[in-house]
Amino acid sequence: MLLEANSLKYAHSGQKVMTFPDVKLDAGEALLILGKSGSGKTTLLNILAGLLAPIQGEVILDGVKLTSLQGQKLDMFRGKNIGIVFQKPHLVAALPVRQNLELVHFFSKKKGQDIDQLLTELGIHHKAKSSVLTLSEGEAQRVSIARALANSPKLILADEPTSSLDDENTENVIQLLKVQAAKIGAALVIVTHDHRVKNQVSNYIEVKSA
Ligand SMILES: Nc1ncnc2c1ncn2[C@@H]1O[C@H](COP(=O)(O)OP(=O)(O)OP(=O)(O)O)[C@@H](O)[C@H]1O
Repeated sequence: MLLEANSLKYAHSGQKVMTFPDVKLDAGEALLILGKSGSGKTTLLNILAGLLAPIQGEVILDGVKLTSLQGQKLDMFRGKNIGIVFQKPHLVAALPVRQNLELVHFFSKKKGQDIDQLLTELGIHHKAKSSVLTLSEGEAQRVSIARALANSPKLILADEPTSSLDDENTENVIQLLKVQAAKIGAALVIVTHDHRVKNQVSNYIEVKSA
């Protein structure tokens, strides 16, 4: 098992305790996190990313107990092993596409994937030298996927990656994530309430507010 999350609970300050379903994923597998607005999907994704520490339970990625790591060790582990695609691309506006990806190699201190090949596979190599400010939403989202994959992570986390995309781009983006996850042997977790995504990934868990 590449990714395991067991008995997770979390409470935002002043809020009630949320209880999450367990997660078990093998390399190359994809999972959707479904649930109503406010049920805790993003909170669960942030726990899997080690960005929030649960009050109970554990997350194990590739044999390492993420929930026992702290500070710099946790940051280094995340930089090497986890790629995150946010709802909005959050690219570095001052840098062109290529340098946005080179930053990942720099910070993860890992060779990772070949940037030219990655940009080609995602169909945006012709934009390598472009300012990220000139990209369409679909292109910017593909760059943010390339960035999440650049360090060849073991775990790819995506939070509503298709919410601002049209049908064609939605299908492409999910397909790209699935193909890339399978290629690098990563586990893929996607938070969504986009019904279009449910047609492409059958494996899911549902987060319910108590
Ligand atoms: N930083 C925070 N401080 C306090 N409460 C928070 C914080 N972040 C989220 N919450 C609350 O925790 C609950 C779960 O939020 P979360 O963002 O995980 O839900 P979600 O299922 O991802 O929602 P959506 O589908 O609307 O994005 C909500 O009630 C939200 O208001």
